[in-house]
Amino acid sequence: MQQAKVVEVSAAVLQRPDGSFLLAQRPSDKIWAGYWEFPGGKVEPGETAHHALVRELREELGIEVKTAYPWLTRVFTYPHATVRLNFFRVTAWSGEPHPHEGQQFSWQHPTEVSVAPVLPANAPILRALELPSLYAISNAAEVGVEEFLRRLEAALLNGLRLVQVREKNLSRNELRELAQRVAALAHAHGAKVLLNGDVALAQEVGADGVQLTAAQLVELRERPDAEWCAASCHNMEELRRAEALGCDFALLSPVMPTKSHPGAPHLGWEKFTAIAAGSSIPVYALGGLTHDDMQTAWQHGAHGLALLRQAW
Ligand SMILES: Nc1nc2c([nH]c(=O)n2[C@H]2C[C@H](O)[C@@H](COP(=O)(O)OP(=O)(O)OP(=O)(O)O)O2)c(=O)[nH]1
Repeated sequence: MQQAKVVEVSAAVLQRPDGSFLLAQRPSDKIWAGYWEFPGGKVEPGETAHHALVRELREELGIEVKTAYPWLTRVFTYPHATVRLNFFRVTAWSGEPHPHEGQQFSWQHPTEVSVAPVLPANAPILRALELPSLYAISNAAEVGVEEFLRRLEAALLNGLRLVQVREKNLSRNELRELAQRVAALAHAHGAKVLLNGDVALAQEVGADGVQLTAAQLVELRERPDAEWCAASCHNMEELRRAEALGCDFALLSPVMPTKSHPGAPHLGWEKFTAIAAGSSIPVYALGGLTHDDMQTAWQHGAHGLALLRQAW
C-alpha cells in the first residue's frame, strides 16, 4: 500500500514577555478559511523547518526571527492532507508583526483564548501553552513540612505556577495532609499541583492531576481521569508511551548527574534532544539542573525545567 505523503509545516508561537501569543486568521482563499492558526506555512523542498519558519514570518508578518526554540511536533490527518506541524516558540524578533496577506491578527492569553474556531490540530497546543517553564518538585520530608510550606509560599509569591508533590518517605496520612495543604496554598496563588503516583489520593486532596511513574506508564491501558496527567520518562520508549496514553506532558531524566543517584548514568543534553525532538507533548528536563539551565533546556527542545532541591 502506498504511504500517504506527509506535508511538513512550520508554525510559530510568537510569545511576548507577558505570556501572550499571536494567532492569525486564515485568509479566504485558503483551505480552512476563517480558522485561527499560528503563523507559518509549508516547508519548501530543500528547506529545514527552521528556515521555513524564518521565511514564512518574513513573508506573512514582515518580522525577522531572532530567537526560536524547537518545541512540539504534531502529526494530524485532515481530509485534505496529513500534516506534520513543527511548532517553534519564538521569543525575540525585530520589526512589528503586520498582516502582509490581509489576515486578521489577535494576541491571546493561554487560559482565555477568545477567538474561534481554531484549527482542529491546535487544541493540544493551546493547552500546552498553559504550562509554565518551571515545574517544582517537593522535598518536604528532607527539609521538614513547615519549612517546606514556608519555602513553597515564597516560591509562589515569586511566580511559581506548577508543583509536584513527590514524597517517598512519608506515611499515607502524612502525605494526604501535606498534599491538602500544598493544594490549598498553590490554588490561592493560581498554581497547579500534581501528586506523584496516586490517582485516587490526587482526587481526594483536590490536586489538579497526577504525575505517573515510569512503572505506572507500563501498566496503564487508559489515561487516568485527571484534569492534568504527566509522566516520568527516562528514554524514548517511555516518552512514546506517555504520548500514546494521552499524557499532557512528560519529565525526561536524569539529564545530568544527581546528588540522589551518584554515579548513575545520565542522558546529557545531546541524548535529551534526540529523545525530546519530535515529541508531541511538552517535555521538562530534570536531573542535576539549576535555574541557570533554563535557556539551555529550551535550546535543546525542552518546554522547561523541573527542579527538586534547586527549586526551593
Ligand atoms: N500555519 C499553520 N498551519 C497549520 C496550523 N495548524 C494546522 O493544522 N495547520 C495546517 C493547515 C494546513 O493544512 C497546513 C499549512 O498549510 P498552508 O496552506 O497554510 O501553508 P502555506 O502558507 O505554505 O500555503 P500555500 O502557499 O501552500 O497555499 O498546516 C497552524 O497553527 N499554523
